[in-house]
Order: sequence, then structure tokens, then C-alpha cells
Amino acid sequence: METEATALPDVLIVRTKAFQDSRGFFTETYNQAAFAKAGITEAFVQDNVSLSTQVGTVRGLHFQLPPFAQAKLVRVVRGRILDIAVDLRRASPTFGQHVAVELSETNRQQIFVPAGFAHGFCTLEPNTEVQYKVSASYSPTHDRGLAWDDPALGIPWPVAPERAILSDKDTKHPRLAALAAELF
Ligand SMILES: Cc1cn([C@H]2C[C@H](O)[C@@H](COP(=O)(O)OP(=O)(O)O[C@H]3O[C@@H](C)C(=O)[C@@H](O)[C@H]3O)O2)c(=O)[nH]c1=O
Repeated sequence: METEATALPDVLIVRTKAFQDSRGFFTETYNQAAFAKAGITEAFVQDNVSLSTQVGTVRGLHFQLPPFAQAKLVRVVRGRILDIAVDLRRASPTFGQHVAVELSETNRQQIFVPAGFAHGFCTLEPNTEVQYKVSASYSPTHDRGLAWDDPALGIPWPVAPERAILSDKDTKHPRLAALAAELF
């Protein structure tokens, strides 16, 4: 496997080696020892999958508060997304900044998003299936959101706000400036 730094040094793009043959390919999407060697030492405790049927589906921006803050290792099994991570660590020099990375069934790259970041994505193809590992279990009482379309974030979403397909919950999150000091 190899990792590539992004504009936010703690967010990594991960590529694992694929073995091609006449049947197709084989790759290890996660290997604890290899990832630890590359600096990803989180113990992942839950695997998630979501299917978004329509192009322009936006999920996010989501995070969980401590002690249930989650690091995430995200990949796309089918389709294509623009994946977004926003730094919410108040003491960080890159607080409020984001990384945008395209993940697809074709490029098979993954993104590692540490705890202390909000995460979300927009689907670029129908029937897109996203799988991700998280380092803390789901806790609805610690689950929080950040407005995906907050202009202060400057995220280059590939869908117009009026066309985005969102959950009811994701239309109601506060903007960054209104997030309480309850962050990280
Ligand atoms: C996230 C999650 C949801 N659920 C349930 C709650 C709810 O009834 C249903 C759908 O939940 P949501 O609307 O929050 O699903 P979704 O909008 O897909 O939420 C996910 O978005 C991406 C961007 C992330 O980064 C994830 O961490 C997660 O927040 O699934 C669980 O049982 N376990 C979980 O870990």
C-alpha cells in the first residue's frame, strides 16, 4: 500500500496494491499491520455501507463528539463520489479548511479521515455504494452535523444546492460559525 498526503496533512489518500489476472483483480483493502506502518493506527470497530441511488446525493457533513469521535477509512465499491473532509479541530492551523478527493470503483483509492473532522460526500454516478470503517461505534447522542453548503467552507460541490438530494436531517445543520465550542 502507499499513502499520499493531502492539503490537510492528517488526511491521507490510500492506495492498495491490486493483483490483476485473467479473472479480474485482488486487493487487500485493509491490513492492520501495513496501515499501522503507514501511520494509520486507529482500531476500527464498525464497518458501514451506504447506497445512494441518485446522482447528486449529498450525505454530510457529519461527525461525532468525543468520546465517540470517529476516524474513517472510506472507499467506493460501485460508482463515484466527491469525498469531503473538513478540519474541525479548533487548535489546528487548518481549522475550517477542507480536502476534496474523488473516490471511485475505477481508481479504487481510499481516504483516511482522522477524528476531529466533519465528513461528507456527493455522488457522481447513480447507484453508488460507499463502504467505510469507523474507529468508534455509532452514538446518536454524539452525532452532529455541519451545513454542507456553508459558504464559509468554500467546498466545490459538483451539484447545485437546489438539485442536491439530502436527508431531512442534513438540511438543518448549523454553519461553522454557529457550531458551539463543543468541538474538538
Ligand atoms: C451512521 C449510522 C446510522 N445508523 C442509522 C441511523 C439512521 O436511522 C440511518 C441513516 O443514518 P444517517 O442518515 O445518519 O446516514 P448517513 O447520512 O449515510 O450518515 C453517514 O454519512 C457519512 C457521510 C458519514 O461520514 C457517516 O459517518 C455517517 O454519518 O441509519 C446506524 O444505525 N448506524 C450508523 O453508524
